Amino acid sequence: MRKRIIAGNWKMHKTAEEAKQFTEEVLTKLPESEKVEAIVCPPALYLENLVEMAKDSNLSIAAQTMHEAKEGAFTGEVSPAMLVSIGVKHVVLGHSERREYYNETNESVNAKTKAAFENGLTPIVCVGETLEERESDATVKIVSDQVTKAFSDVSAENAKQAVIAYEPIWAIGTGKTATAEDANEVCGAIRNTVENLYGADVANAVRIQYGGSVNPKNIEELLSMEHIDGALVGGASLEPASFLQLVEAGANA
Ligand SMILES: O=C(CO)COP(=O)(O)O
Repeated sequence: MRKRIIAGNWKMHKTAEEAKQFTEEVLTKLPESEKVEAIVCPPALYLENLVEMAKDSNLSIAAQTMHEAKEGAFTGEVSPAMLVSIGVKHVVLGHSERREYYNETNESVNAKTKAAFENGLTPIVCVGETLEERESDATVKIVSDQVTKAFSDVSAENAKQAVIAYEPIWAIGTGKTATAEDANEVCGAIRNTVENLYGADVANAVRIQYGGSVNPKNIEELLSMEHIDGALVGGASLEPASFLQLVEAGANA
């Protein structure tokens, strides 16, 4: 049984004080369960503080993005080694907002995925189709292609540790969730792609999250699906109570 993984992607939300209050509250109420991994992805500015607050707890703190280079003249960027140096263990890569607004491509997501593994970071690799692509029945092709390219030259040993987040772009922040069946179908196609690339052993180990308007009301149904191992959550992860409900659902799924 794959361990469930619930990650809250705050995107560009919260002041330092709000981030601290959220984390304090979540740490006092987080369920102690071996069945679920709980992750918060704050803005980079708060990573170090939150890692410190969450040490010795079962809450992990992840970065929302990173540059693939070790170091260099990349104003505004953060490197994998920098994340590792403050105790970060996971990084979200290739989020559709990064692809749309910051020119990330399948090629750069591949470079970042490889850099994450080289530095001992677990990548949460995001894939997903636009509404237009869904309406033209291209979803499985687009998503399989994104996965195949992201994992190009990644070893099976590393791929086994990866997390893949399926986030249909039309469902992000819109209140429109894919039906649990549709989400499961695409997550199943992603697992198939991983199987074609690496074999059944890796495909059975890889954890696949669904993301896109996940909330405490729809999480249980999503997690009841065969290929959905967790959720990557934006809006509904911003309040401690709602984030905790999502983690509880993961613990009880
Ligand atoms: O993009 C997302 C998480 O990375 C999803 O955002 P929402 O949960 O706000 O739709």
